[in-house]
Amino acid sequence: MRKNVADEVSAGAAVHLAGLRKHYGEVRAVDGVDLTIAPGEVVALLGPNGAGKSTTVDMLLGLSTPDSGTVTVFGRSPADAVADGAIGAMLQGATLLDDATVAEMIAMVGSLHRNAMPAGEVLRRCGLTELAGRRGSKLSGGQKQRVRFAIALVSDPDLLVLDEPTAAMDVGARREFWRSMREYTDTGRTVLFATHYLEEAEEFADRVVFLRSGRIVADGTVATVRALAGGRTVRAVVPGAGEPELLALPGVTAVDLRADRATLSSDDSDRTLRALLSRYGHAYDIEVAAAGLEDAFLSLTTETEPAR
Ligand SMILES: Nc1ncnc2c1ncn2[C@@H]1O[C@H](COP(=O)(O)OP(=O)(O)OP(=O)(O)O)[C@@H](O)[C@H]1O
Repeated sequence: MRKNVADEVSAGAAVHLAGLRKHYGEVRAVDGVDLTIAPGEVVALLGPNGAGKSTTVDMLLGLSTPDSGTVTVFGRSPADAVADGAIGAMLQGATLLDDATVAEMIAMVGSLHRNAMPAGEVLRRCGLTELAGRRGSKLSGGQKQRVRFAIALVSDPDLLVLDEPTAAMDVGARREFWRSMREYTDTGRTVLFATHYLEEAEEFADRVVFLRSGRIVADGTVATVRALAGGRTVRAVVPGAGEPELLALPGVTAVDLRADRATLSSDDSDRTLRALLSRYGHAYDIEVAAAGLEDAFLSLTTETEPAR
């Protein structure tokens, strides 16, 4: 009975990881990850360096074998899902051909798939039409990323897996990249992307999953995870104030003081603000904000290591 329920969950899911583990000697790169992603979800995988993001992605794509646990993608093994073009992947530093043009590379990958998108359509979606005749060796780092994205899209996959897709892109290229991604996800496709840019997760993901030391430490909507950081931030310019006095204000849990600009973390921003104004009536440029994903990230990643 229980097995049937588990089978149903994994069959209906886009991605189902159960009890996933991968150790390298003493290093527990992935240490018991359970994760189910529904079709159509856009999920950001966050975590500090070495948290196990790439190792998880590699197992999801069938590029490495778990020590224990299972991976299914649309109810199939990763190898089967990749073989029939259901998964498109964009990996960090994946090699491109120096001597082939962008159009040739797209055509080559397209020839491997039964239902490949027309090359012209892929080039358009990825903003590569102008670069179609450019050879691999002549592309900038950001342009190479766009070609990797195009290669991931060629099979018109149901699931896109992206490992730090916008690394090496400038601000304009990142914006353009996410525009193309929206075009893809608007059609109900599933995306899992690992990133270090919290604002990308905040803006783009339906759900964020935080990994630390090979384990999931938070999983939910951006709003839920942000709330884990709790509290609010009170910012103000407070001429003449010192750090110890600010820290002594009611509700304040941390102070960052640069020149006269103070950033106060507070678990009771109303009391903090009242006390701040009564003590420093000359304070100005005052702002109160909910803690952001970045605060959640910091508090989740700087807590003491989990006991093993
Ligand atoms: N092939 C390997 N051999 C030995 N250790 C490895 C190997 N691959 C990864 N590791 C270790 O496993 C841990 C997880 O690495 P992983 O690359 O999955 O982290 P990550 O979250 O992707 O990090 P980053 O944000 O830096 O890309 C790290 O401690 C890493 O050094």
